[in-house]
Amino acid sequence: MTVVDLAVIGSGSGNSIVDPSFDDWSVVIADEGTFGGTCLNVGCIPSKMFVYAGEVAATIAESSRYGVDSRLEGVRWRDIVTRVFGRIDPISQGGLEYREDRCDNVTVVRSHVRFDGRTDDGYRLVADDGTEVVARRVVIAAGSRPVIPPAIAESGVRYHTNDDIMRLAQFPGRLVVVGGGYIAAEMAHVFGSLGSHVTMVVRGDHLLRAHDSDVAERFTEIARGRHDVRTGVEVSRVRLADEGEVIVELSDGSSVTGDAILVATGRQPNGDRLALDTIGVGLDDAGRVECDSHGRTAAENVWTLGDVSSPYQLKHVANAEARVVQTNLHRGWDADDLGTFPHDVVPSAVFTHPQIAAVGLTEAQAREQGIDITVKVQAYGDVAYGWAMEDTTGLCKVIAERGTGRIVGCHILGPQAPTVIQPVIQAMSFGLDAHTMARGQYWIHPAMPEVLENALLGLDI
Ligand SMILES: Cc1cc2nc3c(=O)[nH]c(=O)nc-3n(C[C@H](O)[C@H](O)[C@H](O)COP(=O)(O)OP(=O)(O)OC[C@H]3O[C@@H](n4cnc5c(N)ncnc54)[C@H](O)[C@@H]3O)c2cc1C
Ligand SMILES: NC(=O)c1ccc[n+]([C@@H]2O[C@H](COP(=O)([O-])OP(=O)(O)OC[C@H]3O[C@@H](n4cnc5c(N)ncnc54)[C@H](O)[C@@H]3O)[C@@H](O)[C@H]2O)c1
Repeated sequence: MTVVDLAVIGSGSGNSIVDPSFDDWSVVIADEGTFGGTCLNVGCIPSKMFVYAGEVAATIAESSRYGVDSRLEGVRWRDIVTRVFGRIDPISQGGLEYREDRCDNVTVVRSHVRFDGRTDDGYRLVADDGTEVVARRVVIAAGSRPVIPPAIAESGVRYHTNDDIMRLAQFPGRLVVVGGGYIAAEMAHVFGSLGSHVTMVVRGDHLLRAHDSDVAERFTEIARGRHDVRTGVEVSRVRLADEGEVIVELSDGSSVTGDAILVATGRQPNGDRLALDTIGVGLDDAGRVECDSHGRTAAENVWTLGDVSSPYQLKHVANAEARVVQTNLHRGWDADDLGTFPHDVVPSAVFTHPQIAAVGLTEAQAREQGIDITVKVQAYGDVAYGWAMEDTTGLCKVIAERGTGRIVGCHILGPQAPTVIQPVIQAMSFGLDAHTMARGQYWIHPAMPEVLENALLGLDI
């Protein structure tokens, strides 16, 4: 049996660990799917390329209010798909060829692997293609997969997820989106802007329920103006009609007819498919691989990172965790100076229309924690750039601790939100209080971040 120094399960953020500092380690990288993982192939990158196309279409649709008349003459779906994957697929292929052809110390296993106990030399890994290897150290970076509600999974009717919705052969005239989170919000924008009639089927009262309630409520209101948004309902049955259309029956007795269904109801970590019980590693209640803040599992020299174990299913978090595990692999399992996952200030953005960005606590969370807070919601339309755009929906909400001015959260909905929020991420990361942040620097006039400056100045510290 081949013994290697390191096996990495998953070629997403896990692949980035193996840099030249590992040149004298023998390494196996296993991936059963497309090389490069979710973000590159079926996640962040292609979805944002589609979002960009959607933004272009939305800009045309909204142009006449600025005195610029334009008409969307057509959407060449096949060309959009070809543009996106014509650029992405070679990157995945190039990454695989680099590992296979130019990294002498790396072997790629293109198959599903799982643990099979341990030997004196390390952990036995067996792959579906027959490969068996013993690894002295293992990094579990196996990611997550879409959750499919049973009523849809068991219907026998074809449905789509992020894995294939961006490669549809035919553009759906009517798309039914099940779920109200990140993927649902982004893909409803894409398909809606490009011309689909989108129906969103949402279990809760609002879209983006995990967000601050001001943002979730405002976004739901905006989405209702663009799509058919059905809240407080679940899918009870899906069936195929004669013409190839799908009929989605809902818990309130109503139904929706579509040409395609996108299921976006969360993602489940892949740890349940690794036979972790054979090495004594457990999963928590959410199905995540259990680990400590350094990425160590219960099995010595088995580390983990990213969607498979992290409380955050975000690429920048998976990458940050990969950097920590990379450092820790070199320092050693019992080192006193192990790196720690940076989970204190984790921002995120939803690339929908309008864009949304968040960092820190929601107002409800801050109140639950008993923090004495001051809150300011600043309208985009009340600062110069937002006013120039005649923006009527954008908001920037800052939450700070009264007395100290410590910023505990920020929630933005509006144009450029993921960019506008970045100074708050910096302030929270480096401990800058709200007043110093607002008055200790210039804010370019009349740029969009003035909305943030005004929100900070409006706090009653
Ligand atoms: C549609 C979509 C859009 C997104 N957009 C954003 C965004 O804009 N910004 C952001 O921050 N995040 C975004 N995310 C989340 C982001 O993609 C993930 O958080 C990130 O890719 C997780 O990286 P990872 O390395 O943990 O897992 P992955 O990249 O999923 O890598 C895991 C790999 O492991 C392989 N694998 C799993 N089990 C096994 C096994 N047993 N044997 C062999 N191989 C195995 C899989 O095939 C996969 O390639 C998005 C996700 C989706 C689905
Ligand atoms: N821009 C980004 O950073 C970005 C974009 C896409 C995805 N992601 C990541 O990927 C993860 C997965 O995305 P997602 O949109 O699938 O999940 P999500 O957790 O954002 O949203 C899931 C939605 O599905 C609903 N839901 C769950 N079970 C349901 C059921 N049985 N029936 C009906 N609705 C149900 C939830 O209430 C929620 O609205 C996100 O949480 C996020 O971390 C990030």
